[in-house]
Amino acid sequence: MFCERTKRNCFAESDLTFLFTISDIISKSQNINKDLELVLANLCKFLNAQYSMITIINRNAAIIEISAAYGLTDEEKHRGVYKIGEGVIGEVVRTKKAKIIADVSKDPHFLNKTGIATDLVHNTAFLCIPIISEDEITGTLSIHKYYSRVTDFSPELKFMNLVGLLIGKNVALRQKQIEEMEQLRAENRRLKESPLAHRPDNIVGNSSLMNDLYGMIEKVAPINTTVMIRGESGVGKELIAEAIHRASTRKNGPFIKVNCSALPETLIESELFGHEKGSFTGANTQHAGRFEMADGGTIFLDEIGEVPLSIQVKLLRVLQQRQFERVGGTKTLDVNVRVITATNRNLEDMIKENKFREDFYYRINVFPIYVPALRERRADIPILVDHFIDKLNRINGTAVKRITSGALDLLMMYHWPGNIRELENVIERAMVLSSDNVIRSYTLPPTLQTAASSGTPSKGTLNNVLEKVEKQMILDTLIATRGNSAKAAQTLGITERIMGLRIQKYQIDVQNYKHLSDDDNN
Ligand SMILES: Nc1ncnc2c1ncn2[C@@H]1O[C@H](COP(=O)(O)OP(=O)(O)OP(=O)(O)O)[C@@H](O)[C@H]1O
Repeated sequence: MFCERTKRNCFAESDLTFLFTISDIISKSQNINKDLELVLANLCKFLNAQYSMITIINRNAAIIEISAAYGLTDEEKHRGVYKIGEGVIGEVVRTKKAKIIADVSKDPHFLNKTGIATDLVHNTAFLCIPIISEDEITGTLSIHKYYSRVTDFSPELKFMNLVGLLIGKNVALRQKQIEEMEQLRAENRRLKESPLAHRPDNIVGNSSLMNDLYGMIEKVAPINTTVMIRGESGVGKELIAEAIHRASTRKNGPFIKVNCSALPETLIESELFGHEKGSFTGANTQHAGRFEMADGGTIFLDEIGEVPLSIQVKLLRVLQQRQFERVGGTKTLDVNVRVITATNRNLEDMIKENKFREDFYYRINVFPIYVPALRERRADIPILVDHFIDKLNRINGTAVKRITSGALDLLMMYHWPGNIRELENVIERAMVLSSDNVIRSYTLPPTLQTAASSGTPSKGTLNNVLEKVEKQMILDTLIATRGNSAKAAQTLGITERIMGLRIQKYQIDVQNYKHLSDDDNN
């Protein structure tokens, strides 16, 4: 507005409040795109405009895309893709000059690619300015504004230019983020499509999903990329991290694991980065953190979803600059580590709930690897069972030889909520219960022997379920003793009389089991 006192145009209080709000959003920005959308919402409100958007030039594809918008649906946003020089936005990018279309319905340059203008009445103006950062154009800022009388849009343009200056750096950062993600996606596609791959010797499984995984490990291990391993609890994420380390050029360096959920918030910083003597009560000596220990090797940050926001900022810096300071220290330490993270949490949802930083997420999600749940690769169960029998025989000094096919069927049908860790426990328990060095159905936990095992709720009463288990155990034992009911009763720890009653109750024909060969004995 024109100021009588100074005889020049100056800002009104509301203008300054608006500019202050924008610079406040920008300076505190944690989630670039969300904050740019907040800027657009404020801009629309301030200029009394209906829509606004920020486009960003995708330099890999030489196209301009809508990155943030106010008033547009996701579909409308997706439609907003322009070539350099195409339409008003393309023209602004090409010439680096602002453009005003006074009435979009009358101007052939206005392409209406998003489709939003279809419901606009006459007298809708479109104002678009270039966003420039460090002398380079990164995109555009534009608004749609209805008006009732022909007006001069220079005040609007002036404020848009100011906002453009304020957000320039953030838009450039967003541009880098988008391009980085795109390159990684392309890299990921390339890696996935190429043929594979040797099975790392610490991992068991031949299913096609696991073979895909081995291929990813083989491809990503030699390059120093940050890897994020995702998957349910107990699927073997730690083994994958180790396999990546072992197949990398850092294999002779340390592999340091940090379970982020096991550390209380107060300790996690000093655990990761170390502390100087006297930096807090109880810090009696200088202490090297896990990052220092991992120098020249790999650090595996398990349960990364549990890391508090304050520590995420610090980890972000290490990821970006490979530098940090010990707690209570001033000296900056350089570290040469490869970072591998793992989580079973939905980090994308956590970002929406502001529990996880988006910029940190981008840094750690450079190369995501998904480890399939056991129920998605049941074909691996037999080979895993053999692996665990061998391993546990060695550890416990037992001599279990095999598993019956009946028992294996039960294992194959179960839905394995605890994945491979649960399978290992089930096998260990069955080995302890086995009286003849064979794992049989009745040595498996009752949960595997009911309808619940397949993930469907068990129907019927407790008695029904118990009867089914009892019958199965009697059948298994009769098979094992080749129809010798006295021996079967002894194995099960019941009297011959009770055995007789049960055989009657379940209408079991013992004769069927008298002529079984060893192979049938399952
Ligand atoms: N493919 C596999 N071959 C052999 N053993 C496996 C395999 N996958 C997992 N295991 C074993 O299962 C157990 C659980 O694996 P691990 O601790 O790596 O799972 P995780 O996904 O990291 O679990 P959490 O999310 O709970 O930390 C370990 O004892 C591991 O050795």
